[in-house]
Amino acid sequence: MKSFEELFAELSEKARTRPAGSGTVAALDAGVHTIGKKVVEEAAETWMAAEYESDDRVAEEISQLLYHVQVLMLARGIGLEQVYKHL
Ligand SMILES: N=c1c2ncn([C@@H]3O[C@H](COP(=O)(O)OP(=O)(O)OP(=O)(O)O)[C@@H](O)[C@H]3O)c2ncn1[C@@H]1O[C@H](COP(=O)(O)O)[C@@H](O)[C@H]1O
Repeated sequence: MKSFEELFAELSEKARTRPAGSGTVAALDAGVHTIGKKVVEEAAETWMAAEYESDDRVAEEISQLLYHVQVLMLARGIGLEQVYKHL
């Protein structure tokens, strides 16, 4: 189990070191347009899960949405503090 901050630190490190086989590195190489489509896809899956599926399935879809949002942040060079200042 990991927190939002811990995942962001892990993904930042992946972006920096670019290990072979990393899905995050592949997503970053694919670019903002492709990552943005994943964000929309996971948001839709979260919505559908919330309408029709179990709490655990909703939580799983939310985790995937958060992951893709973090990848989008990395692709744009946006840090956690930059987002948090708007909360
Ligand atoms: N938390 C996640 C995570 N959540 C979602 N995803 C990706 O998002 C996809 C969402 O899957 P779906 O269920 O929608 O399946 P899908 O649409 O068939 O997936 P694709 O065909 O689009 O790949 C997954 O296949 C993963 O590619 C994630 N990929 C990685 N992580 C974590 O990120 C870290 C770094 O991962 P790597 O960069 O791959 O090493 C690790 O700790 C991972 O656990």
